[in-house]
Amino acid sequence: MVTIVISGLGLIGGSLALNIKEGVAGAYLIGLDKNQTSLTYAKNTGVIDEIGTDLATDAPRADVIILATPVTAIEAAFKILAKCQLKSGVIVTDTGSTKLQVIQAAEVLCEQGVTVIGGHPMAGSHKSGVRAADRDLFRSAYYFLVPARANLEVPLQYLKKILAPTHAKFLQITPAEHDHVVGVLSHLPHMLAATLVNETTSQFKDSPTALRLAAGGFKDMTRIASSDPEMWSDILLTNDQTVRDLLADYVMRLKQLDQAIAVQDKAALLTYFQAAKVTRDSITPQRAGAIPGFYDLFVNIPDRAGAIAQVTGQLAAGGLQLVNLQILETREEINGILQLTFASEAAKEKATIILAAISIAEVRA
Ligand SMILES: NC(=O)c1ccc[n+]([C@@H]2O[C@H](COP(=O)([O-])OP(=O)(O)OC[C@H]3O[C@@H](n4cnc5c(N)ncnc54)[C@H](O)[C@@H]3O)[C@@H](O)[C@H]2O)c1
Ligand SMILES: O=C(O)C(=O)C[C@]1(C(=O)O)C=C[C@@H](O)C=C1
Repeated sequence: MVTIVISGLGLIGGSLALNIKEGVAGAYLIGLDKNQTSLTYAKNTGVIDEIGTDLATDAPRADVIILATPVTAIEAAFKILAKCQLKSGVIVTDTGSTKLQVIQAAEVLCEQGVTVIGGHPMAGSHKSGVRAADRDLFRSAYYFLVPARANLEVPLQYLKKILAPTHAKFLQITPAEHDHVVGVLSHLPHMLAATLVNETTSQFKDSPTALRLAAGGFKDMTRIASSDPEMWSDILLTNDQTVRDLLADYVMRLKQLDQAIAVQDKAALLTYFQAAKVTRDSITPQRAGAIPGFYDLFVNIPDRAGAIAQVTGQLAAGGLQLVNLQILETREEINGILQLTFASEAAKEKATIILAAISIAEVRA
């Protein structure tokens, strides 16, 4: 039996628990969370085997400890663990979105000879809590592993075995490299999404319903503004220098854009948008960050009852299986956009033909 304590049974802790429970033989999961309702739900739905008491009480029973709370609580947990009589050979890992400060905070444990391997799955959602947990969340996504000390090859391999049911792709990285990469690819986009939403609130302060007019552009750019405020405050404050540098760089770029518009420099604007298009096109049709190699088909879906059922019914009748289905945009009385994801190019092509036969057309590749 391998006893695993998971502290923080939210989206990430819950999704990890689902994978480990199903995929690791002999895993016994003890769940901890400050939210009692989440714990009860996790126990009742079989996500965990036992509701724990608290970290100080349960950590000494663990072979592996996974800290999946917001970053500040992860740092506080290291202090609690440092006072515990942990099993020899225990592995402590976390899922926090920043790593430099987290690994520094783990020093108190490392000094006692405890094995700490930071972790960060590069997949998630704007949704929070155990009810949003998803066993496929990490499939094919990158999963950063950040050993706090050199020569941790054996525990590293063991941790990968425990996390293997996620089907994530493990990538070892230093804390500094990690915080820079995710600063660019995750933290900056979240700051921009929140700023964009706040800008609209201010622009529309006298006509709040105007926001309803938003189409795909605004919605695509701002989904992540619905993420948990506490989690994101922690992330930015524990990667402060990097995100401030990125913001300064970004402001400089916006000023260049402003200048090109001010002097009616169309050539500069074309170059600007063309450079962005080439780079962005190079990461489609893959779902960025997760499930590379899947094939998306975007179709217009008429605004009438049963239209989506008709699409899925025809695809099933044609022997096609969907990996994912998502409504990207729905507008009253006109077409909406449906994203259909297939596992192969051949399946996508067959679906295009099947749907064309019922007058449902592809809108973008
Ligand atoms: N959401 C994402 O997209 C994502 C992706 C990768 C990593 N992460 C990181 O993983 C961690 C968890 O994120 P999440 O999305 O699962 O958040 P979440 O809000 O869904 O879950 C966090 C859970 O921790 C619990 N919690 C908070 N403080 C606690 C404490 N002191 N003791 C015990 N439980 C406590 C909360 O009640 C909640 O159930 C964060 O550090 C986050 O930065 C998030
Ligand atoms: O897909 C989302 O909603 C996310 O925000 C996931 C996301 C990101 O891509 O920025 C958020 C935080 C993480 O640490 C890793 C992934």
